[in-house]
Amino acid sequence: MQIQIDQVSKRYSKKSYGLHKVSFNIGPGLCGLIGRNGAGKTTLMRIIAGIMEATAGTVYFDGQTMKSAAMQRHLQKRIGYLPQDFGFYPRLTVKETMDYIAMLHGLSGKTKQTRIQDSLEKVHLDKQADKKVRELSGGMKRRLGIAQAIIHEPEILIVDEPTTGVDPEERISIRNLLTEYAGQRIVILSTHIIEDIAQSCQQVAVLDQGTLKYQGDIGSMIKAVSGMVWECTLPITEDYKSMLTEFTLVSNHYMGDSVRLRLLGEKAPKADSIQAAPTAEDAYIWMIGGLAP
Ligand SMILES: Nc1ncnc2c1ncn2[C@@H]1O[C@H](COP(=O)(O)OP(=O)(O)OP(=O)(O)O)[C@@H](O)[C@H]1O
Repeated sequence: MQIQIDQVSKRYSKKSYGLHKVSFNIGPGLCGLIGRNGAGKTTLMRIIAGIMEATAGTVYFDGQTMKSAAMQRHLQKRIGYLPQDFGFYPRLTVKETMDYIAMLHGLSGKTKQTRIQDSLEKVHLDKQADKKVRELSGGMKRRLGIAQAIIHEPEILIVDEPTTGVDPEERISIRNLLTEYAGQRIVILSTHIIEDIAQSCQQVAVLDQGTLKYQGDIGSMIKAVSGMVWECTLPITEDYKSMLTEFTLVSNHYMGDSVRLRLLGEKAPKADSIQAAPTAEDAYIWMIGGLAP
């Protein structure tokens, strides 16, 4: 399966674009969408999932589109979607929740039982099957959200910010189960956390204010800032803010009476600056034109 996003725009009002002429292809594996709040990640995921219509442009699934209702139904059967704010019924148990979702997918009998069991095992929630949803931790609820999204074994899984607000161990666990699910399927996840992308995604798309800033593999993204990452130390009495007209700040670590800066720029910020090995975070900050003030 290949997804081709072709010149997709979403206009919410005369002045506001959620997305503006976004084009790129997504192949099998894990694809990370990254960008700050309001970048357009949710808008793009909803359009791919067929929940929202683009104002202009087309999404192709192996050359097919959702333009007709019949084709939309056909393609949506191959897509699983977990929105950011999935509403569960707190009084249902994990198994009852899955049972309900399975019925919505038209599953019944032995197939239904097998799919529920398989999905819960994949997200490591099979031991919690009889627990009420309200008794689950935030991370467990995310995993239940993924389980409901994969119950019909979709070829494309779309998950909106699955790792936000969960502890580091749970984040890694969620990342790993998405990687396992991907295999030859397409998994698209959105995140604010560059580490999640760097550690698990073969493909990355950086969105900013509705436009695509980068699309490709993480290694090439990092290479794009090679030779542009600098570290230098200044006394805290020196105001480094004036340097930020020419350089992009990645981090500032205060250590006693000095501050260690990590900056991005074409040339060394100071004579004694040291060139540093670029990271995914450096590349991301460069691509979105620096951190918000
Ligand atoms: N229903 C809507 N009506 C009007 N504007 C909207 C609507 N939904 C989104 N927007 C605007 O479109 C832009 C993109 O929003 P979107 O939710 O896709 O971004 P996002 O990258 O998912 O953000 P976040 O990380 O905060 O979830 C934002 O400026 C947002 O305010």
